[in-house]
Amino acid sequence: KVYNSLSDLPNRQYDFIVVGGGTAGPVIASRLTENARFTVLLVEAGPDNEGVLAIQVPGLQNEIDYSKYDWGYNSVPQAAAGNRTIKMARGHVLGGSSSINGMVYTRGSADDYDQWAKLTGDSGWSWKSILPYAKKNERWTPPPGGRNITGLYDPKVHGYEGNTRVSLRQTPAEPFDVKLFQTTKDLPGFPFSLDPNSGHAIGLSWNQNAIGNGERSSAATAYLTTAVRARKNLDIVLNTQATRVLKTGSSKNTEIRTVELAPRSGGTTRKTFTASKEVILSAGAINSPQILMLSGIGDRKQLNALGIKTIVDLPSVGKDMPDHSVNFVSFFSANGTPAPPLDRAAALAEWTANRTGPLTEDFRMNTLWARIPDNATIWQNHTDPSSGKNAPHLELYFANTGDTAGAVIILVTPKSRGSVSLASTNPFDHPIIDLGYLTHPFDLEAIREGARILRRFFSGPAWADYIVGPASPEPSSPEFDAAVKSTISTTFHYVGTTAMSKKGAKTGVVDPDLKVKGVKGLRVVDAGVIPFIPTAHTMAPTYIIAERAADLIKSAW
Ligand SMILES: Cc1cc2nc3c(=O)[nH]c(=O)nc-3n(C[C@H](O)[C@H](O)[C@H](O)COP(=O)(O)OP(=O)(O)OC[C@H]3O[C@@H](n4cnc5c(N)ncnc54)[C@H](O)[C@@H]3O)c2cc1C
Repeated sequence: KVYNSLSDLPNRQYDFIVVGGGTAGPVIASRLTENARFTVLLVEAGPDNEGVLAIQVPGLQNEIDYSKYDWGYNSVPQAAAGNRTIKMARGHVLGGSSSINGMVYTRGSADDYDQWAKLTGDSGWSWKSILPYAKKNERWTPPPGGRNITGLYDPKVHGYEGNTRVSLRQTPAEPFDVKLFQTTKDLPGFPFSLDPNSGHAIGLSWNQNAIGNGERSSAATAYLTTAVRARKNLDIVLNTQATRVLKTGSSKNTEIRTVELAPRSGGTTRKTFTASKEVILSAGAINSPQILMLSGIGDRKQLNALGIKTIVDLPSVGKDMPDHSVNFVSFFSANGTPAPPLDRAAALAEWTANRTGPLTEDFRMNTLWARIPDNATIWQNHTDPSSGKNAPHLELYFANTGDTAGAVIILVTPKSRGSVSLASTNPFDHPIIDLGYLTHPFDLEAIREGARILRRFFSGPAWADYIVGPASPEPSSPEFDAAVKSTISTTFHYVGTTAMSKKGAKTGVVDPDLKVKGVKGLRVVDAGVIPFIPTAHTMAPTYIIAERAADLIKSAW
């Protein structure tokens, strides 16, 4: 049953309490309640996703940006990026960030997961082992409108019976796309990649999105279906914030199975619930470490400074947070004709009647996943941060408005790291979030390399009649660096703040089975546990983690 407020939730005993009904949380809640023996409470700070049109319609994504369905965070001023604060977004609604994100569905490279297995000492996180979980998450779905997609993806690598609907866009190749793919034939070094989700993404491919039958497929729509919401052994409480987790009983072991809850609207009301088996934190890479620190699990020095009693001294909580930055410094003037503005009313009428038309997709169409060449000068100064030769360094996302064309540069192997820490002991205060952009010199050099790759790409014969000349500064110029610093922004791929590490390791926050180190009864299952940022947008990796975690939890009980 779904309760809209903490005051409506009856006092019941649950086997599991899952904090955060975002991307990972609904996977855990729905998989555990497949077993009728288990009772689960799912706690979500935000409201319901149902009935919110802009969450349902893929093409209306920009109407939910920075709305009440977002936590509204800002980074601290970024010293290496012109002292700008950067607007961040985190889903604050059932389905979490999967309800408000860009829907790009990418697993990452096989090498990335093999790196996770190496870092955690658990071969269960290797590409070979996670592939069944990737398929378990996915329900490949043909695009609306009957587009022929033969040869645009590899049917062998997909899942067909999972929950998250994944599809290619309905619009067939436009003249700009034809030129992109012609360039893979004209120029060496730019291969065609049949499927970005094969584990070997390098090359130019068609983007796949978490969209099915013209609608956004979020964790809420895919895992908390009407049938799942109606399960007798699942309660969902909305508009309710977990403020802390608390020690349970007086055993000598540090056992934590109690959650303190408050109405999201604030105030001093608190209620506690104790799970008979486990508490699972799935509040995301910003809020799970916040809850841990408020509870006394974190860096003792930082906790002392705020007068919080340390229960477990885990200095890695909230530290070493990478993100994929996005950079708008690689555009060209073009001699195409800008498309007329979208007729929103007509498009919405078509979507409402048939679930077809421009609102069934967002603007992202094709991506070049690229490695920086082995002979580039950057390697004279820096070691290679990628997980292996199958992994790209850069994601170059094409965009074309007619009078400008180019690609945004997303650095998928950053060396800079940020952090999350507490501003105060008040759970309703925003944490201090430092994205750490450009604090490692590799990142700016790698972004320059991305711009050089794009200049080579757009020098191909397919562009002779289209590209007029550069509209962004030359990549080796001071103007280029200044443009990066004044426009660098986020793709919202925060990970690593509650990272997995080997059992017994001094660094890291959770063991490879996602149990918090030194604690009984408490796991973290969300993007924060990622020990090495994948060369992917982070939703599909989060689903993969959650699907495996659900099996780990089931097999423990
Ligand atoms: C605007 C945006 C665009 C993005 N675009 C893409 C994309 O196109 N493709 C892609 O792969 N990835 C994208 N991402 C990233 C991806 O969505 C996230 O990495 C992933 O969804 C994170 O999942 P999660 O379960 O860790 O956290 P979330 O999905 O953020 O879930 C955390 C949940 O916990 C709730 N919560 C937090 N604190 C508390 C508390 N104290 N008590 C109770 N509940 C709490 C939150 O409200 C939220 O619902 C995007 C993210 C954003 C924000």
